[in-house]
Formats: sequence, C-alpha cells, structure tokens
Amino acid sequence: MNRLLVLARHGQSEWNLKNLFTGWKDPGLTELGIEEARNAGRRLKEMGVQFDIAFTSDLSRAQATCKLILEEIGQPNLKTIANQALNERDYGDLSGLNKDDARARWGEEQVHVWRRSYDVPPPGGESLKDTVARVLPYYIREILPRVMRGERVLVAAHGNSLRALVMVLDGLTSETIPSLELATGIPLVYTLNDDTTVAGKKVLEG
Ligand SMILES: O=C(O)[C@H](O)COP(=O)(O)O
Repeated sequence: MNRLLVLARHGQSEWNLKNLFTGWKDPGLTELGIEEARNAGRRLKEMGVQFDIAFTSDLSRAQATCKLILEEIGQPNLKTIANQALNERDYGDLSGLNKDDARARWGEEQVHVWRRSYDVPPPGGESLKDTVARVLPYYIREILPRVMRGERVLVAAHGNSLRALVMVLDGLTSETIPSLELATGIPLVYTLNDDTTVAGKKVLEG
C-alpha cells in the first residue's frame, strides 16, 4: 500500500520578495506566489494525486498555498487542519529586517549560521533544533498515524518548518542540514514504508 505524504513550502510571500526575514510575521502571497501554489497543484493533478487530509500552519501564506493546491486538484473543500506547530521558525529580533542589511551588519557567515545551522538560534528566535522540537512531535502524533493508515496527506508549511521534517525523513545530520534549501511552491512527494521510513521521494520541479 502506498503511504503518500506531500510537503509543500508556501509560494513566494510579500516579504520573500522584499528579502525580509519573516518567521512568525504574517505577510500574504505575491502574485508570483499565488501562481507558484497553483502550479504545484497542477503538477500534483498531472500525477493523479488526491488527498484525504491536509495540514498547514497558523500563518496565512501557508494556508493560502494549501487552499490553492487543493483547488487545482479539485478538492477545494478537503478538511484542513491548521496548527502553530507547523509555523515557520521564529526569526526573533531579525524578523522584518532586510537579509542583505543583516549580512552587512553581522557578516555573511553569521547570517548563514542563523539561517541554516542546526543549533544556533537567531537573536530572540528559534534554532532549527528548536523548530524540530515542535514540528517532529506534531508530525509523529498527528500526521504520521494517518499516513500509516493509508490516508494521503498534504502538508503546506514553510521553508524551515519543512526543513525540520525533511531532516528526519531524509536522515540528514547537523552537518548536512545546512546545505538543504527548499524552494517556494515545489512539492516533495514522499511514499513511506511499513516501518515509516522513506520508500521514495520525488521533487516536483517547475
Ligand atoms: O522566514 C523567512 O524569512 C523565510 O520564510 C525563510 O527564510 P530563510 O530562507 O532565510 O530561512
């Protein structure tokens, strides 16, 4: 039995376009972000994918992406569960700052460490380790049981809350996770084995 889990980072947001750290702030999608979300839905529809349940975060850019994907595959009314556990990593004091200004102020390397390391948090914010500590329990408690029962699940969330989950699914380490980037609006289509490990993964590029 195929156990289907699809992860999708939200489409481009207004603050992605402005190159601002976003975290728990709540900007909407840009026109491009809306089109990215619709394209993700179209590619899933071409694969014949249908879902039994969807999960998203408490932030509107992920919720809008989830809704647009479901509209494109013809499931506009699918039950969708929103939970703060799937929110983007909190960027704390960096939220709202321009990323290039931050690089100029603190240096390229320090900003890269804040953005991509496993256990170094931005000032006043969450490290990826902190994000794993809320995403993984939620995945194990609420999402994985459904996948293992054969429910086809969509998770529409954020770059770092999904990096937290992909780290576990793909068996990445604190040494390898810094190189993982997730593009906006590109679905990751996983199938899981009986023992919850990954049987297959497909990245639905544009
Ligand atoms: O929260 C944000 O700023 C973005 O969604 C993710 O930012 P990052 O790619 O710099 O971690």
